[in-house]
Amino acid sequence: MAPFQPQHVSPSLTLFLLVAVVVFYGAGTVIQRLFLGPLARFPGPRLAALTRAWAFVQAIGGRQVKHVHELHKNYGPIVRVGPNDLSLSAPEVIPRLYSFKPFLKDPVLYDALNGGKPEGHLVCQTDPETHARRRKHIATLLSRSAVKGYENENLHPKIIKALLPFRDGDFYTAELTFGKVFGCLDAPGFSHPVLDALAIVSDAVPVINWIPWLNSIPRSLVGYQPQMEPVTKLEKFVADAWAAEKAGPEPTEVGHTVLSRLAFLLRNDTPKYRDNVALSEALTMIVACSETTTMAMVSALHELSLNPGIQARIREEVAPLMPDVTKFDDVMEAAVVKEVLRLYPSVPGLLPRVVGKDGLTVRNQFIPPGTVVSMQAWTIHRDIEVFPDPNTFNPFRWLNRSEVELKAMTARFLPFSAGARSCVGEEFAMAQMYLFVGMFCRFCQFAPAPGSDNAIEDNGFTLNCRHHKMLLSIGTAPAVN
Ligand code: HEM
Repeated sequence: MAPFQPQHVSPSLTLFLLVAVVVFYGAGTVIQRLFLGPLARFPGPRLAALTRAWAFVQAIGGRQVKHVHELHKNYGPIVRVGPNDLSLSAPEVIPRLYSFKPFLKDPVLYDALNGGKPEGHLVCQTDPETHARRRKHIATLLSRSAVKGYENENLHPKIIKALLPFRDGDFYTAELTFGKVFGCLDAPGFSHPVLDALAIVSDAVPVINWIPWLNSIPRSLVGYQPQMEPVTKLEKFVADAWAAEKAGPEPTEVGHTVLSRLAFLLRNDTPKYRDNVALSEALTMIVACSETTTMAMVSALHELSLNPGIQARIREEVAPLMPDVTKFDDVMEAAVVKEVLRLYPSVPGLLPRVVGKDGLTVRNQFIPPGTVVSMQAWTIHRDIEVFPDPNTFNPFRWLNRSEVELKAMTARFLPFSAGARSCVGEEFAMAQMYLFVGMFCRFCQFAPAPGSDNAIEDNGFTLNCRHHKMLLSIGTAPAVN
């Protein structure tokens, strides 16, 4: 037999074959996604079924959550929002998805948010054991009484100053994490790298969700270092604080900052692992705590500015209780905070989870293993069955309700998600809001001022109002006897 002789293939034939393969593969993918795949029978926009770029375009335009909500109104409780993604709005699924034995977080989003680092921080950690161990240590720092100590006479003018341009990032979280503050509140014109860093991180979420590997490219290899400078400065602040922590006395179990707790928890791990976890956990703490609580506080001010009667009632009720936020559960302010979180949940959007090997049945429809499913608080909070007139701010809906009614409302109240992966900062966040709203109403009376647009956007994950403005006319509140 003659030996194999390589044949000459002309460049044009090579090009033709390449194009043919791409066209063939593309056409196959389109047919699979639209007609043959297991999710083809679920309703939703055609473009969403074809490509994740659909979600990216929605999120970058600041309207993904509201759009998905509209889709549920049109299509019902199961909507296809990506090639492998479904959004669910059937409330009976909540315990199965998030509470009893939670489905694992979708690695596409959470690994990307984590920068591809295997250690993972609390929000993105996918190993249940590591997650539970670390959460236990951090959770003890975040009780409601932890906030109590922060009330002081000088704080309220500072908070007012900080809230007006919709920025936070300072007053409790840095103290809690590092034992010292960034100084954002004192920066002239609020021009501070930490605030810029938080804005960059928030804007990056849709991009990273769409192109997950972008976040694992070292910053030095790509040409966007100058734009990322605030983030680099924030990272340096965290690194310096961690270096100081390590140089200090031997860590003990009762450390009073997140960093000191981590130093104790990770004392037997390798230095590299210890450093990576501490740095990413501390950064996460700042990011997870900032936009969320700020958004809720801004929303509370907006609604209260339209309701002077409720402001006055809060003023009367909280004056004798201040600053003990552990006593606030039964007063009007608690109903206001709940209603604000119902109407404007700071994390309103899809919290993607992967369906396990047994699949998931929702309203007699089988969802196959490996599908990414999520529920958005924005939609669950607008369930007309239990929240009539759902788009209206009505704190009274939380007061004087029967046990059965309250149970139904609470079951559909998910601002902090639910179960083992719910917000570890829930108590802390509630206490901050009680303290802030209580102090604001106690010292100020306020009304809307002309020029506000009061609009909010979402990045597919969190709400924000950075690109908008709320103007208030603020006066001194009458004294309460
Ligand atoms: C109004 C304020 C807040 C809201 C609405 C909120 C909401 C949420 C939600 C919905 C989750 C689940 C995210 C997911 O499943 O991917 C979460 C997780 C988390 N939040 Fe919050 N959060 C708030 C404030 C805070 C604060 C103040 C802190 C820190 C002090 C914090 C730290 C965290 C952390 C570390 C996680 C991950 C928990 C875990 O997986 O075990 N959050 N938050």
